[in-house]
Amino acid sequence: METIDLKQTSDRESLLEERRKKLARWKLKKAQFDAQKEKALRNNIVTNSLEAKQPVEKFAVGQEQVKENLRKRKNELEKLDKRTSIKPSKKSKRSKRKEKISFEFDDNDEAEAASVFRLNEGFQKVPEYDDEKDPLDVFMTSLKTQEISSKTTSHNVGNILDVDDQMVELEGAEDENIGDTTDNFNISKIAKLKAKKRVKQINYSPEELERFQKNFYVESEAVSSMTDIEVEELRLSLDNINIKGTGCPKPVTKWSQLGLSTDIMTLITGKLHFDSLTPIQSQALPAIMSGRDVIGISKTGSGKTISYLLPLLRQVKAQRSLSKHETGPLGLILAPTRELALQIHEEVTKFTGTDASIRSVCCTGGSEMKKQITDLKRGAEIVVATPGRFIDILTLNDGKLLSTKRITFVIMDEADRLFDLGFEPQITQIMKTVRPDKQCVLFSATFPNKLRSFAVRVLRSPISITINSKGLVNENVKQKFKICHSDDEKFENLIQIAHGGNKFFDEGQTEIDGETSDLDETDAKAIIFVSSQQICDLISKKLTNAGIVAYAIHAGKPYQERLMNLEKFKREKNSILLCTEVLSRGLNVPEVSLVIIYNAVKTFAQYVHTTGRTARGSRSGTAITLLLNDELSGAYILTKAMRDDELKASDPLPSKRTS
Ligand SMILES: Nc1ncnc2c1ncn2[C@@H]1O[C@H](COP(=O)(O)OP(=O)(O)OP(=O)(O)O)[C@@H](O)[C@H]1O
Repeated sequence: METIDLKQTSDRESLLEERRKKLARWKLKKAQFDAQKEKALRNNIVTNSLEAKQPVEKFAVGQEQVKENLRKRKNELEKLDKRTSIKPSKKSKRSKRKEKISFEFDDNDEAEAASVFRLNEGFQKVPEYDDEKDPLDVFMTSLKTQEISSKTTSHNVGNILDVDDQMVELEGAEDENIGDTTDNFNISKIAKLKAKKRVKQINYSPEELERFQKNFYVESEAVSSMTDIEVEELRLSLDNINIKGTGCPKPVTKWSQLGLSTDIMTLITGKLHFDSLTPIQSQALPAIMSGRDVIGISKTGSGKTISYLLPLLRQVKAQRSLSKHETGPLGLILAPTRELALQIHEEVTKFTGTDASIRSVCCTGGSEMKKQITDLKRGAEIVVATPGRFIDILTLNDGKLLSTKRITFVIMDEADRLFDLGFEPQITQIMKTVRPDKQCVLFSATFPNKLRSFAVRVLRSPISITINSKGLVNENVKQKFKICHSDDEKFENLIQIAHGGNKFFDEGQTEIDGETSDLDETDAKAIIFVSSQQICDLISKKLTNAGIVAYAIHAGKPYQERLMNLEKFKREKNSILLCTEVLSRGLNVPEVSLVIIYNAVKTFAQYVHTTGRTARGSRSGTAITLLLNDELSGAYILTKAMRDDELKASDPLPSKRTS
């Protein structure tokens, strides 16, 4: 009996011992989990608080404060790590991956994160974000604050890149516009996936940086002699040019005041017949040519491309040629979509076609990667690229295919769109590989908050140039709308417009003057914008059934088909393009005289860009919105965008009816 009792006791003991061990293992795991979760939460708080939730405050705090906060956070985490004193157990790659997934935040985590943030003394308590403030104003004011507070600190790129590391982790999470359309959604998803590719950061030491010239601008006598009052008057007459930042050169009014080469002058005035400069060109060209970083905000179709292209070509020409072993580029132009990148590349080729010393390569997603690689290997002074493809190329062959060491000029075109599509992480990574003293310019039709936080990290003492900030819709675009009471009525109206008629406007409402005759006489193309791929396919079918040919493009179609349809649309007279909003920016087909917005756009910026596909250069055009009764946000955007006389002449908008 005794033996049995002893055996039972020892069994119980070993069972208890086993349980104790299990409990200890579980506790260890739990502590480890909590510590990592805490760490992840804190990271999230830092990035969110800096970047997404309270963008205005980030600037009030300034770079120094940000760095201080990060230091504090690091210390806190170190303390926390010591407290929990857990040695990371050896885990397989697979289990590590699993753990990472399990740390993803749910709604409760967000609330928890917010409360931790409130308790965290490391961060300043800051006022609520003021939606009424112009982000550009806030940005430029914040620069002044920084200038004062950072007299002792130079623009330390290394530290800024530390902050960038956090931003990369954020992976575009702050983008409120993502998902507006199926196309946008797909692109942003791809952008997020591609953001996982990492390029190696390059830390340039001052000694290894080859000197290069940025300032090429010599003010002509006529410009120098202008008094301050004359400059002010000129800026007012040039669509109310608004300048922020110090040391902006005076605007120019003639191409000859820019010191351009004879070849370029012949091309601009003799071949392209650009008799005068557009307002953005008048001000941005001297500013960029004098080596300054510039933010250019100007409506669509206002000639922004030339505003950065001419200074870029000047800078590239002045540099040492690429050696046999160097691939280049010297200048990098980033654009949000393939179509825009191709278009910019075409424009570059226009200006460099006969000049063998400047080769340019367009790198966008699609099937032609092999050719792009071959072209890059031969050397290219200018690369026009979409951010995702550029990262692909930078990471190829362990980063040996293309070197960024000689990039001295970076341009971000359609910057608002780049950010809408969630490309911030890629651009941030690309910037880490480029020398800190590069010249950097950013062009956009709008300047949303998310762009501001990026601009403050990347641009150095920029000049911001805003053209006609009050009315961003091109004044050559006649804006109209039609209230429809059902989808069928909407489609019926679309058919009537597509047939070139203007009967769809009831008596007493605005007429579409001249649309019919325009369509018959010359090449007057039309673009129909819809909000998703599905609607695009549906309307395409319905139009075909109604005997109307419309070339359809959306991100779900194969690249070759998109390209072919775009080509046909460009080539054929009076053709119609049916597309999703993904093409609403940057597409430059000068013959487009009519834009039909079939599904109400979601944001003002989107409206500005979409209507901007017509009235290119000095032409005029019409934008018609077909609005359903319940599309109130679309109606609100129209009240913001349309000029008073256009609004008075039109049908009352739904919002007004309900009030
Ligand atoms: N000074 C000028 N005079 C007349 N036409 C011009 C001038 N500058 C550019 N253009 C033409 O105007 C059109 C629009 O120019 P561009 O594409 O540069 O505009 P953008 O502001 O970049 O538009 P988006 O924002 O839509 O990309 C082009 O066809 C271009 O060739």
